[in-house]
Amino acid sequence: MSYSYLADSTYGKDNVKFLKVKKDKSNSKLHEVMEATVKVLLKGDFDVSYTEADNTPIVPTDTVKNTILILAKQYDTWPIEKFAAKLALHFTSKYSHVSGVTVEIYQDRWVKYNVDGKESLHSFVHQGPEKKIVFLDYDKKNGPSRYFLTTSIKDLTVLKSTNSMFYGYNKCEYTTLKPTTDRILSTDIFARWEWNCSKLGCLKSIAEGAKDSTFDSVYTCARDITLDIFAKENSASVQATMFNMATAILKKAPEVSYVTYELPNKHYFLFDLKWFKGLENDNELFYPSPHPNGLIKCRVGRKTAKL
Ligand SMILES: O=c1[nH]c(=O)c2[nH]c(=O)[nH]c2[nH]1
Repeated sequence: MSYSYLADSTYGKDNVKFLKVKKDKSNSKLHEVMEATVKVLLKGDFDVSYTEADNTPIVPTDTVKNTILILAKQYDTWPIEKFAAKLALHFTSKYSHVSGVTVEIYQDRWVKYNVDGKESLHSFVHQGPEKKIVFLDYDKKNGPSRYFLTTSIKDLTVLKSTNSMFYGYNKCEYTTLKPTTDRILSTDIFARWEWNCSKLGCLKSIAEGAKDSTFDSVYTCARDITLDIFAKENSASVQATMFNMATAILKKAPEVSYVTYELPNKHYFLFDLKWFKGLENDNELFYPSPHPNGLIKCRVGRKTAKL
């Protein structure tokens, strides 16, 4: 009798990076670029490689890496939701013993800038840590119409210097926080939307580009809504603001079933300068407090109409 059993396993390649240049058909100097980091993990009939030291079923992670790069060269990688679908279908159809796959793609934000009042053909500014992320979990036994697909915006750092409040919260003997109707609000936006696969259609049609414009427009709309509400609302709390953002995205994007926000509340504390000749500090000089930070998460769904 052996002592242990394999409860679960998955393997593949992480941190596969590429920069792809897309050249316009009519102007070879008119480019788009995509810098991406890809993770592909396989599931399937690999147990003997763990339990019997039998490598026969292993598709080497090196092969996984080569495949990602070859498919990135041969196929359109825009938008990354489509490329994730292409990769998932490839690995699950090429190898009969691969039962499922998870694909995660991080895309950097390279944005063209203006030169002499016109958008450059092929020069870009990197927008810092902000990423677009796609996650796809596909199990072959469910068929290509059932999958779990999310798109996220991560590490979009924002700050507003007024029109944020926080008062009326629970008070007890541990409470020292003072209520405020005017504070700094800053966070690193992490917004994720879960696609409704029955509305979006099967992975094959996604891989063929049938939903490219939906992916692009929902991404732009989610980013715009997030920034717009952040700027315009007199925020009652991070909780209330993130719920409003999620609701606005659900209203605009019928193909989305849930929206999740995970937002650190990055604190900026007002310096008390009264010790210096009674100097008033009217929300002008703050201390950026690196830690601790608040962390507030919510997942928002759509109420279904009662018949
Ligand atoms: O928007 C906020 N939500 C909180 O839950 C919280 N807690 C806190 O101390 N400050 C804040 N701000």
